[in-house]
Amino acid sequence: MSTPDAQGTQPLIRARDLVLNFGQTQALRGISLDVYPGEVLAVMGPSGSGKSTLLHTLAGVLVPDSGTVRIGTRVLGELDQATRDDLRLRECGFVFQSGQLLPDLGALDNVTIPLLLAGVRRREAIDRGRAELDRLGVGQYGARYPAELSGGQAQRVAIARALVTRPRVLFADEPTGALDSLSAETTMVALTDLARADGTAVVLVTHDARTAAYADREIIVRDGRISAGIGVPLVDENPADAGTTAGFSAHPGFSR
Ligand SMILES: Nc1ncnc2c1ncn2[C@@H]1O[C@H](COP(=O)(O)OP(=O)(O)OP(=O)(O)O)[C@@H](O)[C@H]1O
Repeated sequence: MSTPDAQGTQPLIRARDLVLNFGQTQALRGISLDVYPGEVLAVMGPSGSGKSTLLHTLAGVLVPDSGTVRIGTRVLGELDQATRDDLRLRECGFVFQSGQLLPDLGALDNVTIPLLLAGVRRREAIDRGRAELDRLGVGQYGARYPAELSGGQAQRVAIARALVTRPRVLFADEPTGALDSLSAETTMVALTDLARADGTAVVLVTHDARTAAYADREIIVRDGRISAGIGVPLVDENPADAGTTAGFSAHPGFSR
């Protein structure tokens, strides 16, 4: 059963009872959550608590030992590897801490790659790539190589590359981890404004409370479980349908 929100919208990501072990290490111990279109969910928690494992499981990069992930109407566990890879290419964008731009290509060429991989013709890919760089405020740097960009500029190029295909879901792992606080702020404003405008669901792993403050909701992961959440309830309160739920309260520090 899916769980529409108050406006009747269905979740874009729907995870239930995710369990994943690396040998003896229980990285995920039963995590359930929903993320809605245009919503930004921050995942926080101590080092080693399972945040990146959760992100990779939601993205279908890791396959859980049990539990399900649904993106839109598709259950990842029911897809073969090639179909899962294709879904990831077409419907998911990724932003990492740093260094993910291809160093031998200019900024614009970096942004056009996902379009070309998706079969978009070169001329159109270039036009769309330029427009996306403009949208991120880095249109003037299209010809520069990554090494010629500041950390914040490079990260906005990386976000342009992640959003240029208009993914339904954006996964961001410490996207501000290598940035000074001003660049981090600019980056988060761009990322969250554009994701909301596009109706993209965002899962954002971060250690930084200031970065998490740009999210609509936060969860804290500890020892592979959701130990706390801030915002609206994560899943249906129906116990037959819900996995780990936590006590939720209004966000105390959300001040934008
Ligand atoms: N490929 C792997 N093989 C074995 N154990 C792993 C692997 N990846 C993660 N783990 C373990 O799973 C647990 C969760 O790791 P994960 O990387 O998800 O944590 P995290 O919360 O993202 O940590 P950090 O904040 O330090 O990045 C840790 O105990 C980690 O050592």
